[in-house]
Amino acid sequence: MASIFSPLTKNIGIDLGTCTTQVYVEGRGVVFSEPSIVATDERNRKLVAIGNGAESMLSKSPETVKIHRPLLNGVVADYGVTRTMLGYILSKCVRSVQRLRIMVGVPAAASNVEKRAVMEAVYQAGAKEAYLVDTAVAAAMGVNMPVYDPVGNMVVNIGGGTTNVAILSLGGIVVSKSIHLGSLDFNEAIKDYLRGQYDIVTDDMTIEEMKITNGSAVLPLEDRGYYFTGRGLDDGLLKECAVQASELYQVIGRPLMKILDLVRSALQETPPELSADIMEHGVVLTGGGAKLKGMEQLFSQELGVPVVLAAEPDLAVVRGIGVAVAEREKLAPVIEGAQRIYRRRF
Ligand SMILES: Nc1ncnc2c1ncn2[C@@H]1O[C@H](COP(=O)(O)OP(=O)(O)OP(=O)(O)O)[C@@H](O)[C@H]1O
Repeated sequence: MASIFSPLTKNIGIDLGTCTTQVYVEGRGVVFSEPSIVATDERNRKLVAIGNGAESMLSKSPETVKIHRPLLNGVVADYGVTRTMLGYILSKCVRSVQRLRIMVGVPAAASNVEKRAVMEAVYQAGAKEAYLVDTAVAAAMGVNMPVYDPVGNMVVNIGGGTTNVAILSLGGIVVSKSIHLGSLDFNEAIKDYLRGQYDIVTDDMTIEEMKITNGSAVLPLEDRGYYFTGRGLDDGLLKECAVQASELYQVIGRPLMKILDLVRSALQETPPELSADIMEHGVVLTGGGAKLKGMEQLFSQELGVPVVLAAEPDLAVVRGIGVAVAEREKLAPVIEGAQRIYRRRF
């Protein structure tokens, strides 16, 4: 039998996100990026669809179909469904699940129990070796920050359910923080506002589109309206409504301030000589949530440092995990500095 350490072992990086699951296969790049959603048939518990297929069933599926979102705040909320989802995704991404070395990103705030659940799901899906890496460290690697240089590098990853911040220098982690709050909390804030202000409810897809097309982290220059149809809370009838960009800015601002507080607290804990580097080189924003209009400008205004939005911010973490798993020996100090590595020895 071939050794699991044989050169044939395939390196895989997985970003098991609250909203999106992404897979990076060494030599091929990002081969999978679909919603972390699973549909099952309630009568026989069989899998109906995963990813895009399951998302297209949202609010249109018969009662016998149950929709699952197995990840919450960047960690496993439903172990069985996560394991099924991972197994299915891996079978789509690689020809054989033999000899897989898999690394997964986890938020700094994940508990040991939560980390163990990820590890077990990865092993059950077929991995022979499994590793965990801090999501923010992966984000920094995914945007090619010079993490080994004697300079302070700061990255902020805003996902759907979590925000991760890290300051790295000389191949180690100086500060790493995360909060169970991300871009999905902007959607929740918008939903609450529409209920309270306009007595109206609408579906998740509409709220998401409203946030992306008309939401903003800074006061918009042009106060455009977003027109949508919802159901009145008082009479249950469908009605038209419009919400202004300036209203969405106010509503999103509340959860956004908590994210800024986390970043400020990370900066406050940073030694002065590294803070000076960050003042000079700036902060890199990654994650799908960082794509909200005006995010760079808000961070720059509030923190008083240069801020750059990464190219393809939502791919930074999975690409970084791909780098970390391939170069795990060289990068061991960074990975170990971030999290304990769980490794099953055979
Ligand atoms: N153009 C955009 N403007 C605003 N928000 C966006 C945009 N594109 C994506 N998003 C938001 O990004 C979030 C998903 O980001 P990402 O894929 O990085 O999260 P995730 O990895 O699934 O979550 P987590 O890291 O918290 O587990 C969603 O909430 C989505 O609404």
